[in-house]
Amino acid sequence: MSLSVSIRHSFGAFSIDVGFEAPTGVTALFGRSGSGKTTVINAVAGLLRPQSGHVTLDGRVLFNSDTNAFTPVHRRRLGYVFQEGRLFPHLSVRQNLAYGRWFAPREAGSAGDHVIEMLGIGALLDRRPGALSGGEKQRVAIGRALLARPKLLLMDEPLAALDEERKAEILPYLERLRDETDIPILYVSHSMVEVARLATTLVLIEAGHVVRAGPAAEVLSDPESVPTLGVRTAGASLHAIVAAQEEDGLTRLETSAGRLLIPRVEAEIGARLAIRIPAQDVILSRTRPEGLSALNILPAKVTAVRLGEGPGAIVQLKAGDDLILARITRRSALALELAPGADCFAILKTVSVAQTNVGGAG
Ligand SMILES: Nc1ncnc2c1ncn2[C@@H]1O[C@H](COP(=O)(O)OP(=O)(O)OP(=O)(O)O)[C@@H](O)[C@H]1O
Repeated sequence: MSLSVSIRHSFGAFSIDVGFEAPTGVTALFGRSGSGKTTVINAVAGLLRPQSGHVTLDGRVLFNSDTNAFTPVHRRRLGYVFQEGRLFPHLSVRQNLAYGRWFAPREAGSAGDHVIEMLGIGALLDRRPGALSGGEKQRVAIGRALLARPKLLLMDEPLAALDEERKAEILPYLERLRDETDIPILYVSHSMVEVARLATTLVLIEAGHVVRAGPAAEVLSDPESVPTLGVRTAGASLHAIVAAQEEDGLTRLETSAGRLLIPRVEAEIGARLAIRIPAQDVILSRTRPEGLSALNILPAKVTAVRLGEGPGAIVQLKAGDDLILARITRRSALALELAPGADCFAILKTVSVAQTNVGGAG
């Protein structure tokens, strides 16, 4: 299953011209406020008819300006999850879910039990939305969308209204949704933590144009993506395997570049993880540093250097089999003679788990 989008549209001074492919998995649309993300979602949903282009889902033409084809919203078979759940307050969770099922085609059969189990909402069925936490409401809203058996799920900032604790509670359910269904998910978010954790494909949008699109790991480790991602949020990930739970509360990981120690992660020995390394939390040294408090030092080789307009520089490094980014000053990049091919050591100040169960193992 996949979604293909190519649209052009103008609203007065703002014009959008974007094209991308969203395969099965989570395709995150990431860009500044006003860059056009919601406009894309609206065009896919059928809430906006673009002036030209096409939208094709799984070979089915939803919109094509050349042939004047335009499938109305209610016939597109899409699930939509908004920032706030928009559940019916006077109906129980069970009745809200039944409302979703009402839109499913008759031949769809019942997927209800699986959806309820996957989202962990079985114990909530008799409650009304008023008696649910924000995270529980969003899980029910996702369940309601799924029960209509959509061909595509549109999620526009679905976690933005939740506090950090609720976000952390709901992310594993979104990961299950990504891993256990073959419905493509188009996901709009401002949060790099969410994007790093959920996205399999990443589309970076700036002022109505796609500046970079492709597999999330590739886009996140590309120095050219940094201006759009923002220097504070840019960062790549490393693949790791849980090697041991240490007695002092740390978890030991093995990566293809070497060992890492991180605050305890509740995961089995042998579980596969992706570890997020923010670019601004990487320090580079040409020699192996000694007497440092930092626990995580990996040997790496410079693969690219991007000198920005200001005093900063972004260095892309190959650490084992993965690419990571470091944000340092232009002055240090020149002083250390960091050029492609140079060997160095990456000192990682912070390391956090971005994805669990990477590659289906664990
Ligand atoms: N119906 C409309 N009429 C006129 N201008 C519009 C309309 N819809 C969107 N725009 C303009 O198009 C631009 C892109 O808006 P859009 O909502 O797609 O951005 P966004 O990336 O989703 O932003 P945010 O992250 O703030 O939601 C904005 O400048 C907005 O004002």
